[in-house]
Amino acid sequence: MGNVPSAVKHCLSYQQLLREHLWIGDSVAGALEPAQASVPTNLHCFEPYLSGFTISLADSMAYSYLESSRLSGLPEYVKIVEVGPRDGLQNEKIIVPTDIKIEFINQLSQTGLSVIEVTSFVSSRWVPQMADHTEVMKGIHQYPGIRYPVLTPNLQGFHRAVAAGATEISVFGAASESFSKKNINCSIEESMGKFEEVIKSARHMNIPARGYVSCALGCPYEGSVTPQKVTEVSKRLYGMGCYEISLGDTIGVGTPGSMKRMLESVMKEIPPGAIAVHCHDTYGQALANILTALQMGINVVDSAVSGLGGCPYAKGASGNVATEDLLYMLNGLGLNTGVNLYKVMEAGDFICKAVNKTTNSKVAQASFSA
Ligand SMILES: CC(C)(COP(=O)([O-])OP(=O)([O-])OC[C@H]1O[C@@H](n2cnc3c(N)ncnc32)[C@H](O)[C@@H]1OP(=O)([O-])[O-])[C@@H](O)C(=O)NCCC(=O)NCCSC(=O)C[C@@](C)(O)CC(=O)[O-]
Repeated sequence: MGNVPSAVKHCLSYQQLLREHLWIGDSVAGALEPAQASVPTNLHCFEPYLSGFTISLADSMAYSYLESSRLSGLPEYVKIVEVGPRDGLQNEKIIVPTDIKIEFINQLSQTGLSVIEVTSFVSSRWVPQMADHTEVMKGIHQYPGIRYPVLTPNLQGFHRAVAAGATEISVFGAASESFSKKNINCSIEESMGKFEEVIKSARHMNIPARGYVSCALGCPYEGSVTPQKVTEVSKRLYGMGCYEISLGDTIGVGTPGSMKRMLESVMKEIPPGAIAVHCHDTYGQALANILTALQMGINVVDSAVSGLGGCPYAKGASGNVATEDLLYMLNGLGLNTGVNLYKVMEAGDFICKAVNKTTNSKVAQASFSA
């Protein structure tokens, strides 16, 4: 390799990594049309390894190795709930133009993701970034097999969402009284009444409802939040009929220790198959927290492309765990997601350029600078 230019050497050194972490996996390769399987323009150095998406003997051996080296207790399949278009863009300083949001969501629909949270039917006075919810909902191409949930805090939001064509909704509560008041202008008890109305109406229309519980590992106004309080709110939402409860580390203060304690408590009341984790990465703990949750039997993880995101009513909240970084870890663990990391990086590159910011994804940073 003595005469090989250093850039080429650098690319070649990725060969092993590609097999272990970046390779998209046969399930996605098989599902993608050839036109969809193009390589992002900025990722030319990976091109030789991607051509044709055929799996060589070496690749199969790499898979066998991954199978045998898989950590114990992990699920085989992890469902990723992409929240970038909603959680990601609700906290941007600039209001992203509607056509950019639509293009972003359409690009995400080409990645193999099965759930993409697209917008919120909340008050535009409270969150102006989501004021175009109806146009976004009506403007996106809804692909068969992909679900496009939206946030609805009350009946008014629910009716508007349904009128715009939403077929899945999420209510969003909190385990902290102060956060509930700041975020949705009512107490936890009052919020439960509103959510019950929404979920009842949704059930009548055969619309699945998901429930968020914010501040599951800490509150920006009250500090620590007990696992018992998280469990109590989660149990109520689950009892109302939410098919899945997403436990939000809203300000990213959790650690694997607090995640474990909180999940142990919630899992006494709710089966692991109905629990998701939603980790922000303020203190750099998100992937460790997610791995802890996976080892405890959770197999649904929320994330946002490029690590976009944060709640406008949670002071100090930083972005969500980046979908690219999550995928890199899951691929390295040999877990199936059905999602094409390259395509996700491409969508991340698109939205970062559109909002004029640098990606928060370490994987995208490393890959694009390679
Ligand atoms: C919940 C409300 C609406 C209550 O807001 P409110 O002011 O208490 O509502 P109200 O019922 O008193 O009505 C006041 C006005 O708001 C209107 N209104 C009432 N409801 C709606 C609606 N659905 N859509 C549009 N407009 C609405 C209503 O029509 C009325 O308009 P006016 O008569 O004055 O012209 C408000 O507090 C709000 O919009 N909050 C949104 C907060 C939000 O979106 N936060 C970010 C999402 S949560 C999050 O990011 C955390 C999460 C999920 O990612 C997980 C995690 O990380 O932890």
